[in-house]
Amino acid sequence: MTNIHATTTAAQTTAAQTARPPASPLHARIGAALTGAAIPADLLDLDAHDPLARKREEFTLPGGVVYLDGNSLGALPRAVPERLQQVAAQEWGDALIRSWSAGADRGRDWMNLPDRVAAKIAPLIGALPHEVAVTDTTGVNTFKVLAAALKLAPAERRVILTDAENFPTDLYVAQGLLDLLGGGYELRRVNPDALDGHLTADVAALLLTEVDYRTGRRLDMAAITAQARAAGVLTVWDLAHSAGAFPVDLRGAGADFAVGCGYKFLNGGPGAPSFLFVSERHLGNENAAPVAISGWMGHADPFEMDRAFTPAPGARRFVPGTPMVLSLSALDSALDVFADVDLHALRTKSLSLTDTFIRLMEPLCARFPLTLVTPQEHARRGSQVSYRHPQAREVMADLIGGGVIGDYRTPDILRFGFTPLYHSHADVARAVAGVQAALEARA
Ligand SMILES: Cc1ncc(COP(=O)(O)O)c(C=O)c1O
Ligand SMILES: Nc1ccccc1C(=O)C[C@H](N)C(=O)O
Repeated sequence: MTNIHATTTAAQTTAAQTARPPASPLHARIGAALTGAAIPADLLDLDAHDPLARKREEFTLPGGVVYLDGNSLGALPRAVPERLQQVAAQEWGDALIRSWSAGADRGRDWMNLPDRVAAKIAPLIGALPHEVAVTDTTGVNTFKVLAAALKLAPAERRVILTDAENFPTDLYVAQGLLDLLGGGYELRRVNPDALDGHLTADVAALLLTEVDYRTGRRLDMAAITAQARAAGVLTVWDLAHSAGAFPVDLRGAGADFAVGCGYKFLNGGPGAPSFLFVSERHLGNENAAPVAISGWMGHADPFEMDRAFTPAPGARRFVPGTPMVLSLSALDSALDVFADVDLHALRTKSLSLTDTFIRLMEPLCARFPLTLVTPQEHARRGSQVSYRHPQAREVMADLIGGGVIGDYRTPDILRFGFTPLYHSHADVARAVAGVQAALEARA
């Protein structure tokens, strides 16, 4: 009896895991367009000469799907599940608390895990390893670096200047911090494409997101940072849609602070810790960036249990508490995918993918109420392409049901993110075939 019961349960579980909801006729039609799409010869040729094509094997992706949402949640790198299994079973299960220090000689101790992950992110964003900390969420890190910037700025500078349409967290966190500080502080929201005249003597910090999450518009970080520095304004860059998508050069630009997500183009998994960057200029002995949330894990010697806070050298001082070992381990493993990647080749391919998508979508823009909102100019584009459509929400739901997984963003944006590490030009053609089927069905 027990055996039969166990067998039945296992079989049911397997069936439940593999069964997909029955496809609606519309979803089936989109899915068939996607899988049956004819791939133009020029795209096959681009794929045949793609120096990054081999990276696709390093990811696990479901069949019958073109996944265009790596700018919200990056795909799963193949090596991650085994690493998580090992951390849970051996480092946690067997070694227990010894894992905080055990394996330090092999670079496997938990205490220094945040610093090892920081060292892997540093080259992706043009930073030195000790200028990067990996901890908390992007919003919390934004709070910490904004607080530091406000304290570093002269007392008469009490304005945070930001993009009027910045990502909500950036706006909420900045406003929350200023409310806490009280009188005289102000969040000033402007158009980041027209900063002239706004970098006034009362501005302490400029908070900008390099690539807009809806339109994919990329700002000129080097030019804006130079302009801000000349005006005595500290810069805080949100690299959520930049890090891992193309080379970022924070040091080259002279940026003061930056933050970004671990779960988007860095593929660290849902809830992966975020990173923050503090320029070396603000980590010295004098005029160092103050640490608003100064916990014991950011102390120079945590187990000294000192009553006064002595900051750890480098950006590690911004790691306030116990490292999130499971999620840091996933991110650590995921970042190995970048070890042999030429970031300029990554950018070249990203632009080729987005150029191809824009070109193949052109006939659909002529037939349907679709409007491209992503800049065509390469320098002004991140690694996504977005369109306005009056029924964007419904169209994206259809597309996701049919296997073209992009994203809808309020009020009317269809967003398609491209990850050069796992997309081919053939994927672009398949996605466009799916979009065509969805729009034709709705017309
Ligand atoms: C530009 C931008 N900034 C901040 C965030 C928020 O990140 P977190 O949820 O880690 O605070 C996101 C996405 O969630 C984002 O797209
Ligand atoms: N963390 C998430 C959890 C659930 C759903 C989306 C997200 C995102 O990150 C959204 C992202 N900021 C975006 O621009 O699409």
